[in-house]
Amino acid sequence: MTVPTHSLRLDKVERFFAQGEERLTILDGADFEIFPGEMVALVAPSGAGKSTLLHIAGLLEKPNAGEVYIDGEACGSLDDQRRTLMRRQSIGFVYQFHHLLPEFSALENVMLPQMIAGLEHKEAAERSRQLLDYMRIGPRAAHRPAELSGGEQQRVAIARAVANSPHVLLADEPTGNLDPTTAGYVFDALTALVRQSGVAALIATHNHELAGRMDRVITLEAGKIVPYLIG
Ligand SMILES: Nc1ncnc2c1ncn2[C@@H]1O[C@H](COP(=O)(O)OP(=O)(O)OP(=O)(O)O)[C@@H](O)[C@H]1O
Repeated sequence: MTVPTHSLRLDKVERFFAQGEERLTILDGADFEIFPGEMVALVAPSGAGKSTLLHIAGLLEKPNAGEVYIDGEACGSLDDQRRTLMRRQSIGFVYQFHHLLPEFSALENVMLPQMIAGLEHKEAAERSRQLLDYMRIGPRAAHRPAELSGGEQQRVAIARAVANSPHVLLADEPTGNLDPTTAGYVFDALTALVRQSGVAALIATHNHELAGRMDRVITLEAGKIVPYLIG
């Protein structure tokens, strides 16, 4: 029998912080898995631990206990170099604020992670152009972030996040600072990319309307992952 590999799986993840003599537990046995091409919304009140969960899933932070599996590979025992490599090759991040490099053009911002990963300039430029076209901002490729609207900047950030064809896409309020119309079309572009690339996507959002359009909605309750019903 073949054991299916899951693009992203968290197994009994615990995260706590010392608070004086007390222990502040944020994640208390958080378990879930997201399959290739699946889009999962994470909806939870402020302070529930969404960013902590995304940081752990993205190998930016280590859990106190439990394991993160990317494509079936346990990440807890990876040394720092392998962790960094795994993060660069397999995980894409989109944040609420785009974090584009201001001195570079849209095209260069999308090219950079590919060049860091070792791609030739020509190939990186070609792929970046295709991604920007796909996000419908091809004509703005030469513009710097300050010359783009918020929605355009966020579409560049999404193109950059998927530039290295990650298997896991993590987004923290990707449409949080956009007006509803812009949020809608940025979300549509994100959805199209997830469907087309087969990436496993976990998207933290306070926007119930957008959450309802994803395949599944989960929440954090007392540090555990539970299904969430919109409505
Ligand atoms: N390094 C830390 N030391 C102590 N407490 C921390 C640390 N990092 C996070 N916390 C606490 O963990 C809790 C969860 O934080 P987190 O940022 O994950 O929440 P969140 O759900 O993303 O919130 P928001 O929606 O407001 O961004 C908060 O109470 C926060 O203060």
